Amino acid sequence: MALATPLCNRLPAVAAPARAPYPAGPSLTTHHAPSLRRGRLRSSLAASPSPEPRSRSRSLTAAASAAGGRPTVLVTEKLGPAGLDLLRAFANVDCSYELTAEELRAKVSLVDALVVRSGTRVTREVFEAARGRLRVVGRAGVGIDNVDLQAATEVGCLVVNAPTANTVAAAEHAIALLTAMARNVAQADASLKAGKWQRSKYVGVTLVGKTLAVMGFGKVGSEVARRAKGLGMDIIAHDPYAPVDRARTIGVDLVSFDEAISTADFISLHMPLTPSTAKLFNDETFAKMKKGVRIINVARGGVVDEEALLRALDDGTVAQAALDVFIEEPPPRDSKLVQHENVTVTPHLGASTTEAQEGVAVEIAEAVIGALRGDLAATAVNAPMVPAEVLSELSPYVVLAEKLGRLVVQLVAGGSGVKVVKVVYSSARDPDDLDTRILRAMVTKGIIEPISSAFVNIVNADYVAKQRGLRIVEERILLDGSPEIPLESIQVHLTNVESKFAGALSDVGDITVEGKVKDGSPHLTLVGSFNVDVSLEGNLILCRQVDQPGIIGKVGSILGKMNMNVSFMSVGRTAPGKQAIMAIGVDEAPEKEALKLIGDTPAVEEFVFLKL
Ligand SMILES: NC(=O)C1=CN([C@@H]2O[C@H](COP(=O)(O)OP(=O)(O)OC[C@H]3O[C@@H](n4cnc5c(N)ncnc54)[C@H](O)[C@@H]3O)[C@@H](O)[C@H]2O)C=CC1
Ligand SMILES: O=C(O)C(=O)COP(=O)(O)O
Repeated sequence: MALATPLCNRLPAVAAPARAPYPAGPSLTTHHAPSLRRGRLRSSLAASPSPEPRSRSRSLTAAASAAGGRPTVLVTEKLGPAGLDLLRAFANVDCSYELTAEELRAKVSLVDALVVRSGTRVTREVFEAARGRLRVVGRAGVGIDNVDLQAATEVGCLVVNAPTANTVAAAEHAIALLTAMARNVAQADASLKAGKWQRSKYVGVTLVGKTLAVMGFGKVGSEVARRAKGLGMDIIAHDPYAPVDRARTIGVDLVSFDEAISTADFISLHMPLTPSTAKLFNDETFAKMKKGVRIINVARGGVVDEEALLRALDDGTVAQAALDVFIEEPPPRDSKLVQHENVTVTPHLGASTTEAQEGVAVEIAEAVIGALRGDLAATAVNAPMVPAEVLSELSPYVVLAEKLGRLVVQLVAGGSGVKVVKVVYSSARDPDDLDTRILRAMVTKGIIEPISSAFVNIVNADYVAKQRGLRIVEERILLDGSPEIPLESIQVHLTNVESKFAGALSDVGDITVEGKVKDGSPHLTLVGSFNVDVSLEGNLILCRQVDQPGIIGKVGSILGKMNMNVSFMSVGRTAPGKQAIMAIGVDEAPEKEALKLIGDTPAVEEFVFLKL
C-alpha cells in the first residue's frame, strides 16, 4: 500500500485511532450551506501556539540519514529468516537477543525501528530513551500488552503487529493442550519416562458431548471453536464485542460471562490482556464455575489471578489447568502453579510453529518496511487503519490540509493563543464515505509544528493537540454534485484570535483560509472574505490594498528589482474600487527591504509574508 510520494514525505517514519486506545477523538457536527444536502459530521481536537513561528519538519529520511541513508532496525527476539531477509534488503538489521532492559534502552536511540515478540517489554522508559528517533515498533505476533501504546502514541511512534499469521498455530496449541490435559498426556509421559507404568492413575475424561466455553471469540477463539466442534464438543462463547452472525455461522451460541463459566466443562481463554480483562478469572469467578471444570489458557497469564487458580486447583473447583502463558515469563522455578500435578504447562509456545513463525516474520517485516517508507500500515495498532485506496485518493488533500494549517497559524497575531480550530470539508460525498482522520491530523500538524518543537504525525496528532489545549472541530458541508471527487474544498477557521493580517478575518471575525486541489496540487482559494487562486508552493506574500490600477505593477516591480522570482499572483476584491487582496507566490523569502518597500507602497494597507 504505497502512498504517493508527497504523502510519504508528509508522514515521517509513518505518518496516525484504531483497535487500540487512541487519545480522545474528535466530535463531528454537520453544517449545511444553502443548496446543500443534509449530512452528518464530527470531530474536535486541539494546540496552543507559542508566539514564534518556526519551520520544522522531521522525516524518516532524516532519521535514516543518521544511519548512513538506510534505516536501522533492531530485532530483539528470534524472527523467521524470510522476514529477516526482507528487513535486510531494506535496512541495516541488528539482531540482539536477550537484551537487558538497560541494554535495550542504550540501543534504542540508535535505531529507527524495533521488532519484538512477547519477551521484550517496550516500556515508556524505552520510548523516552529513544529520544525521538524510534519511528516504528513491530510486534511480531498478536498481543501488544508488552508495548506501552500510550507512550508510543505520545511520541508519534507507530506500533504495528502481525495479527493473522499465528492464529491457526495458537488455536492448534489450545486444542493440543485441551486434549493432552483431558488424557493426562504430559503427566503420563513424565511418569513412564521415570520408569513407572501407572495406567489407572492417568484415566482421563472424554471430550465428546462436553461443553467448551470459548472466552474471547476473536480470531483464535473462533478457530478453537471450529476445531472443538470436530471433536464432538458443544461450544458456547462469551465475547461482548463479537458479531452474533459470525458465531452463528460457526454454530456457536454467544452467552453471558456468567452463563459461559457456570455451564462449561472446559473453559478456553482467548481474550487480550487489557485493564478490563486483567485477573478476570479470580476467586469470585472460579466460585461460579462447575465443580471440576478444566481451564486452558493460551491467551495471556495476566487474565488469570494465578494465586486464585492455585486455590481453586487445590480445593478441586478446577480439576485441571493447561497453561501456555504466565503473569511472569518465565515463571519462577519454584512456581506452585507450574509444579502442580493437575497443571499441564508449555513455555508460551502458542505461536511457535515453523509455519506461523515464517508467516509472522514476513507479515511484520512488510509492515515495518511500509511504515518506515511512510505508508500507513494496515496493521497499525495506535493509528487509524486507512485503506490504501483511500490514502491514495486523499494524498493531494493531505498536502493541502497541512499547508492550510501552516498558513493559517502564521496569520495569528503574536500572543493570541489558538484554542479552537474549525475544519470544514465541502464534499458531495456521503459523510460515511469520507474518512477525514488523516486530514484532521495534517491540519493539526500544519498548525502545531511551526509554533512548537513538537513533532506531529498521524499517530500523535490528536494527542499533541489535546496536550496543547487545542480543540479541533470538524464540520462537513454536503454539496450537490458528483461524489467522484472526494473533496471540493477544505476551510480552516481559527476562532477567537487576533490576526496580524486583518484581511484574513471573515465576516464573523474568524481567521479563515480555504483551499482546493486543482490538477493534483494544493491551491489557496479564499483568505478571509476574499477569493484568490494561488498555488500553495514556496512562499506567499499577502497584501491588502484599495483596489486601484497600478498596484500590482508596483509591487511586481519592487520584487523584480530585488531579483525575486514571482511564481504566481492572484487578486481578489470585494467590489471594484473597494478592498482587494493580492496573493503573490515567491520562490524565496524576500529581503526585509523589499517587504518594507511593499509596505510603503501607497494604497497597500497591510501585508504579511508566509512560509509554506
Ligand atoms: N500463546 C500464544 O503464543 C498466543 C497468544 N495469543 C493471544 O490470544 C489472544 C487472542 O488473540 P486473537 O484471537 O488473535 O485476538 P482477537 O483480537 O482476534 O480476539 C480477541 C477477542 O477477545 C474479545 N474480548 C475482548 N475483551 C473481552 C472480554 N472482556 N471478554 C471476552 N472477550 C473479550 C475481543 O472482542 C476479540 O473478539 C490475545 O491475547 C493474543 O495475545 C495469540 C497468538 C499466540
Ligand atoms: O502473538 C501473540 O500474542 C503471542 O503470544 C505469541 O508470542 P511470541 O511471538 O511467540 O512471543
